[in-house]
Amino acid sequence: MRAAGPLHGKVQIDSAKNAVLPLMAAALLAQGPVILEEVPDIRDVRNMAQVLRCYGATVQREGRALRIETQKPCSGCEEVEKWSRELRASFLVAGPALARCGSVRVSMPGGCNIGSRPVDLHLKGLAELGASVEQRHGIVTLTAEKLTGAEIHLDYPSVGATENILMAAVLAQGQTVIVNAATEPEVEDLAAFLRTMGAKIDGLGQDTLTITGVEALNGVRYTPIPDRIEAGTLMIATAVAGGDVTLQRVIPEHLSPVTAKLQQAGAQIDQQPGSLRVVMQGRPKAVDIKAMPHPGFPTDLQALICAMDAVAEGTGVVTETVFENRFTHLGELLRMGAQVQLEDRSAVITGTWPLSGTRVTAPDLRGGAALVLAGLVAQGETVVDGAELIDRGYQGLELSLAALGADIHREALPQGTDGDAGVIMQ
Ligand SMILES: CC(=O)N[C@H]1[C@@H](OP(=O)(O)OP(=O)(O)OC[C@H]2O[C@@H](n3ccc(=O)[nH]c3=O)[C@H](O)[C@@H]2O)O[C@H](CO)[C@@H](O)[C@@H]1O
Ligand SMILES: C=C(OP(=O)(O)O)C(=O)O
Repeated sequence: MRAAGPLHGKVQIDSAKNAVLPLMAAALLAQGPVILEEVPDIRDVRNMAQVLRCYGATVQREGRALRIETQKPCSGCEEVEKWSRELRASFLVAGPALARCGSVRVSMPGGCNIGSRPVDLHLKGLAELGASVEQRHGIVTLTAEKLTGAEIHLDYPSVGATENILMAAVLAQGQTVIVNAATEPEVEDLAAFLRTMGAKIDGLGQDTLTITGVEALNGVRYTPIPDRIEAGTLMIATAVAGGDVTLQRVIPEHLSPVTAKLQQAGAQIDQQPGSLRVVMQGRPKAVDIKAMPHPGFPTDLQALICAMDAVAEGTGVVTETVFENRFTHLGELLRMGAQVQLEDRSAVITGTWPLSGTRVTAPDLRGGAALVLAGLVAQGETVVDGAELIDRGYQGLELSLAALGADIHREALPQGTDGDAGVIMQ
């Protein structure tokens, strides 16, 4: 990539991948059709649609909306393993399909390779609601004649475990209390969505959720929250490349940890209801961050901050506390000339200007996006291979950046080729 100078313009942010995917799973609970608005056409949504089809749902795209209907839910199909390997959120069908069918077969999930990512907290919570659990050959079978409310203490505020237990509890008999629940905005959005379907949930956005089971839930039309990680990525891109970028359809409060760090880095940030403007002149100053559960700095933006610190003035310390193996992007940044030392769960990064463009490989979704950001200001051409991993979570990241003035395009694959797509910046 040849540095193309500052970014300028406006971008409309999509609905959040990590809100849409649990909402798709929750649609299995509804007696009628569910319509989700402003859903990005990303790989994870397509793969999740395939997973839902294995449980008897029909899933259709209608423009920017997704229509899901499950008249006759079923407990899983042969193909589920293949689709589940593609994404973590596939495991979120466990709670709702169990609640609706009384038994479910789910495959151990895939998703970003950023740690061991067990599902013990999901299974422990579902067992406490009365499910019997059997795990064999990568398939988990859950059975419960009836689910009964319980008080569940999570050892860790896991996003996915909170979501799975919540989706089972809404149809369980009696009251469920989830203590030490995750408080991420996407969990709150799921609870809000379930409420519009007729669920009884108290404590939205708090670390104790109280659920009173109901007999049945309705279909609804719903617009998921905007994607704070897509917005954060473009905010950090502006801090890296400089410029003046306005993000529309955002919830600025969801971005406050990012805003605070980018202000430290030298960006001027103007928040309006529903929009956010980032103005940046010159090179960013390095910042320290510690990725942790909400309301801490989001782990999904940790790699992007590594890219910013790699080109910043000074030295920043980036600490990851959520996933034990979420630093594989550092090896690729090193190939571009970054100065990085990894000490246990912290990366000490001293800014280098300019980085040097070369061929690198996206190690995972956000790690891939981080390499794109580094490529925006690296000298010469940067090619990011494995861009299909970036497509899991962004609908055309390169198109958004190109619209803002970056010199970036997607390498066309030879016809009929089914391999890695590269994103080229020159
Ligand atoms: C589809 C989706 O929404 N993905 C998000 C979700 O992932 P995900 O739901 O997988 O994240 P969790 O909050 O569950 O995981 C956090 C930590 O808890 C551990 N853990 C989790 C469950 C369990 O049963 N046992 C266990 O030990 C994990 O290994 C990890 O170290 O939240 C993460 C943390 O904000 C984000 O990075 C992901 O983008
Ligand atoms: C880690 C992520 O996704 P997943 O949990 O689906 O792997 C992510 O969105 O950054």
